Amino acid sequence: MTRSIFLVGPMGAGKSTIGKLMAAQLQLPFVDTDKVLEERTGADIPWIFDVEGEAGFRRRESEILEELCRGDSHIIGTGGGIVLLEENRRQLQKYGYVVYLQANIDQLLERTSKNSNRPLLRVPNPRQRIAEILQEREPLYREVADIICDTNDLSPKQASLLVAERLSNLLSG
Ligand SMILES: Nc1ncnc2c1ncn2[C@@H]1O[C@H](COP(=O)(O)OP(=O)(O)OP(=O)(O)O)[C@@H](O)[C@H]1O
Ligand SMILES: O=C(O)C1=C[C@@H](O)[C@@H](O)[C@H](O)C1
Ligand SMILES: [Mg+2]
Repeated sequence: MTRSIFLVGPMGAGKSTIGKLMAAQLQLPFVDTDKVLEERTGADIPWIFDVEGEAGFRRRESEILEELCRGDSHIIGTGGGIVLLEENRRQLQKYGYVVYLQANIDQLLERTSKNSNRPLLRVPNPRQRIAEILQEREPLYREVADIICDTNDLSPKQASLLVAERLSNLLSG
């Protein structure tokens, strides 16, 4: 079994965008846990949060992660909160190489302000919310990461190239 490559990081880090670019570059299939979840439920993420709460969303997310871990090797864009559950962290580490995409609060705010499909940021002060999320999750992203990539000054294509290069170094060394 070849391991998958998991992209983790907060909302707006670029997991979906960079994941697709990396998949094209490395000629591997791409899958996004948020997309799978939406396709399976026929509902968008805010709707799932409304109906089942964050806990319901996390349960579904975990099930999808478990299935993907048992499947073929993919580039996998994860949901920003996938690291919150310990069982998910164990799966990520066991079944893949994990890339933590980092960006600062200003970048995350700007990148997430373009659409409103992130229920956790539907608050009066999204900047503060992002800061709280980073404080809680930063150690968890670090805990699972094989590679940490700062994307602040990189375009998505530059980030994709850099991550692929660093993965290649990791695998050869
Ligand atoms: N390195 C980058 N430089 C500039 N813009 C970026 C970069 N990475 C992503 N973006 C832009 O930021 C927005 C959010 O990116 P994306 O959806 O890939 O984030 P995500 O990590 O998948 O977030 P989520 O956890 O909410 O799914 C997109 O409009 C994307 O084009
Ligand atoms: O950071 C998070 O908790 C989330 C990130 C998105 O990818 C989605 O999974 C959802 O909006 C929750
Ligand atoms: Mg995404």
